[in-house]
Order: sequence, then C-alpha cells, then structure tokens
Amino acid sequence: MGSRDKRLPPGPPTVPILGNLHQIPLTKFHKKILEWGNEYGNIFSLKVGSGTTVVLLDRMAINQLLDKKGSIYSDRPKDHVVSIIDSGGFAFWDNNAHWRSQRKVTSSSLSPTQVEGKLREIQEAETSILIRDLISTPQMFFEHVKRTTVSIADIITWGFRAPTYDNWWASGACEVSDALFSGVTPGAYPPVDEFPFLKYLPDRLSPWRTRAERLKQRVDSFWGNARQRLDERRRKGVKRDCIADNLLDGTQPIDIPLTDRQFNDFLGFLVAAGSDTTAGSILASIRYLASHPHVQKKAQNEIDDTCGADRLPVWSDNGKLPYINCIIKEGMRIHPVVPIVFPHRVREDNWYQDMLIPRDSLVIVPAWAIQHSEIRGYQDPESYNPDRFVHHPKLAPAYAGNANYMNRDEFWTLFDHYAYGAGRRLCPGIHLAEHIQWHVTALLLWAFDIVPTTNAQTGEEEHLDLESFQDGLTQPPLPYKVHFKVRSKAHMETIMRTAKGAESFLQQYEEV
Ligand code: HEM
Repeated sequence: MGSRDKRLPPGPPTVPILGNLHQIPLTKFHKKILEWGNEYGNIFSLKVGSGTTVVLLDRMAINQLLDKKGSIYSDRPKDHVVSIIDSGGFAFWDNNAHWRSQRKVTSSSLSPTQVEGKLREIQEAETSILIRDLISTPQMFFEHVKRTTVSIADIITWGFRAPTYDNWWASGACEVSDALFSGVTPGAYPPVDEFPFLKYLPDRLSPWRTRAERLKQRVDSFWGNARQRLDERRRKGVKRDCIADNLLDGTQPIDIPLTDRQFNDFLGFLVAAGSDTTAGSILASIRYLASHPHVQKKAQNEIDDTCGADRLPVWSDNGKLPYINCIIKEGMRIHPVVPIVFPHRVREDNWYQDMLIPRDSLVIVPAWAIQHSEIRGYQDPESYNPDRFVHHPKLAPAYAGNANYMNRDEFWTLFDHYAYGAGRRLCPGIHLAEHIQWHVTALLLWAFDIVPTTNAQTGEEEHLDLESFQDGLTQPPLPYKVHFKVRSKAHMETIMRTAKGAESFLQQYEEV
C-alpha cells in the first residue's frame, strides 16, 4: 500500500502506506503540481494509500484521453464524504443515466441559443444594475458583483431575482454555496476512501462525519426553502419561464424524472456552480485591470469608437470589441478560479504511451499549472497580458469544444485555457459564464476607470496584491480595494437612465 507500480507514470518517491500523501500541501497544491511536472514530466502520478492520481499537464494527453476516450474518462471520484453530503446535483455523479439526464437539461437550458436569446436581456439588465450600484455604494463592490451573478443564476433556475445582496436569494445562496464548496474541498476531511478503516471509527473520533451530516441538512433546508417559495408563487398562479417552472410544467423534457430532493439539489447546485465561480473570475479580473491601466485604455478605445457615451455596450457589439474577449481569456488563464479541475475517474485500465492508467485512478487537469508554464506554451506566463490572445480572440467555447486539440490550442503558437475543464464533463455553464463576464467587463470599462485607492495620509497609491486568493476548490480573490471613477457626466446619465429601464424589466422576477 502506498507504493508505485512500475507500470504507472513516474512521480515523487513514495513511503509505505501513505504513498505521497505527506508531500501534498494543504494550500497552493496547484503550484506544487507545476514543480512536480517540471521534475517528473507532463504526465506523472501520485499515490495516496491504495489510490492513484494521474496528473495531465500535456495538452495532447488531455485530448487523447479525456476528450477522445470520454466514455471511460468521465466518472467522478468515489467519495465517501461527498456521498454523505449528497447535495452536489449531478456534478459529483458518475457518467450514468441520471447524470446524462440532468446534464442534458442544463446544456439545453444554457445553450448558446438560449444564452444569446431569451437569457440575454436578463444579463444586460442585471449588469446595468451592477454599474449603477457601483456608483452609489462602490465600497460594496464584492457584494455587488456576487449579487449580479447569483441573481442571474436564480432567475434562470428558480425564476426569482435578488435585488440587493442582503436579499435571501443572494446572501443566503452565496453562504450555502460557500459552505458546500468548502465542505467538499480536498483537505477539509481525511482521505477516507484511500484509508477505508477511517469509515468505521465511531462518531466521537470522526468529527468530519458530523460536519458532513450537518452540511447536508443545511444545504437541504436552504434549497427546500427555495422550493417552498417556488411552490407558493405557483399556487398564486404566477408561472415564469425558468428551468424550475419549465420542468414542473413539462415544457422542459427530462429523461429521468426527479424526486423533490433531486429537483431542489439540481437547481440549487446550478446556482452554486454558476455564481461563485463567475463572480470569482470577475473579481480577479477587476484587480488585474486596476493595476494595468494601459489594458483598460486599449479596451476603452474600442468601446468608445463603437458605443460612444449615450448607450451601454450590448452583446451585438461583440464582434467590434475583440479586446474584451482577450481580457476575459487572460483573466482566466492567469487565474483560473478552479485552479485544479475537479477530478475525473477512469472506469477501466487504460494504457497511454506505455504507461498504465489503472481503473479507478483519478485523472486531474491542473489548469493553473498548464497555464503558468512557459514550456507548455505561454511566454512569460506570470505576466498579465491580454495581448497574447489578440490573434486568438474568440471566447473559450469556440476552442474548448473543438474536437481537434491543435485547433483548440494551436500547439506552440497560440493557446486557449482549461479553466472550464475538458471532455464530457466540460463545464455546461461555459456559454453563460463567458457571456456574463463579457457583459460585466464591457460595461465596467465603458463606465469607469478602475484605479487603485490612494492612502489618505500620504496621498500615495495603495499596492494591490495580485497574489492574494482564497484557498480551496474554487479560489476567488481575498478582499481588496479599488476605486471606480465614472468616465464622464454623459456616462453617468446614460447609466442612470438604463438602470431605470432595467429595474422595470426585472420587476417580473421579484417575489410575489
Ligand atoms: C467563470 C465561471 C465558471 C468556471 C471557471 C467554471 C468551471 C468549471 C469546471 C472547471 C468544471 C469541471 C469540469 C470538468 O470536470 O472537467 C465545471 C463543472 C460544472 N459547471 Fe462550471 N464554471 C463556471 C460557471 C458555471 C456556470 C455559469 C454554470 C451554470 C449555471 C456552471 C455549472 C457547472 C456544472 C453543473 C458543472 C458540473 C458538470 C458535470 O460534472 O458534468 N458553471 N465548471
């Protein structure tokens, strides 16, 4: 136990029983992966007890295995603690009929046609409210960004919006999602699956079990409450065009009908997965923009030529604003908010380049490590430079879904990132996430110069630490300060006018 079979990909030396467990850091694991990749190669393995993890830093291997052999590379880890919590909707399920059924509903509800069609106005309206709120209470910009992403997700799934961050649909949903992601983060509980005897210890020696059971109750109770609000609205005869109502009315078909609990978990998880990640990406990007004024200026030149000060950018301007796409892509390259993509599990023994990837191994795509590696394709990877994408400016779905990885990544010349994962588990929210980021980035740069704050006493610019992120499964930035300076009086008037129209459009999603 703990030793490495000679047929496995190479990796750091192991010790009996633990394997490499003692070498896996509890924080900044994504950075350690890059170090190990440089030492042991693009495909290496780690042993934890009886389990094997294979790390793929190799674009071709990701394509050959996760994309091309998706039928065997798309299960999820068998995780005892996650199975106690069991509130992950389909994200934590194996590639089975239930997973396919829920994934199909998600993909069709969040398809490019939907995101650019009936969901576009919701995004436009909520982002113009964001810009208005940044003028009235700029110090609350973390809350405003989170409110925006969670409200869009709430409307699409449950048909309710969150007008302020204090609203239950925003703060409540964000808190329960944070708790869920923290609860399933590796390191939050002992490696029970690799050392199965831990499962049999009594409760008093297994605080992780009690924590998992409490988390299950908390998540269940929160999304159960959302369900009551939905049922109450429907009892009053108010139906809305959202996933919940469409499922209940049968206008959204589903292959395998859901129990009440599955229904609540499914919609709840979509909100959790869609809001925290998107807000984290946007907040990271704002900090890079604040410390790179020339990047803002370049985008603003494009925006000003296209929109002037009398109207906000809208999605149909997309073709004329390619630099906005470059900013989004560089933000997700330099800081993928999920730095290590959730593991995939391989269903049967498989050989790749004379190396065995044994059945039940976990396979990891370390997005951060690949995207921070000069030898894996990014020149000067530590520098924030959206210009690296100017000849490759389409948004991520155009490349991520491409069957030919050379097109996806154009090896050695131009590259796209892995921030949304790979293969059959590729994030099904990718189109929505990219569109929300597009709207927020375009509107922010149209409306404001984003500048570092100044010290009241010395008058000097305050330093922005570009490296301070939360640790865990998702890694949004830790709180920081910036100043949102409205670009002109004309911009201000346009913002207020547009926000008024947005408020009246969004009223249809208020609680009844
Ligand atoms: C910037 C924003 C986002 C990022 C960085 C992101 C990233 C990811 C990643 C890395 C995965 C795992 C992929 C894999 O296993 O290979 C994933 C899965 C998933 N994401 Fe996203 N995501 C984002 C936004 C969204 C949105 C807006 C939604 C929906 C509203 C969403 C829903 C999901 C779901 C349901 C899964 C599980 C898919 C499955 O297991 O089959 N995500 N996401």
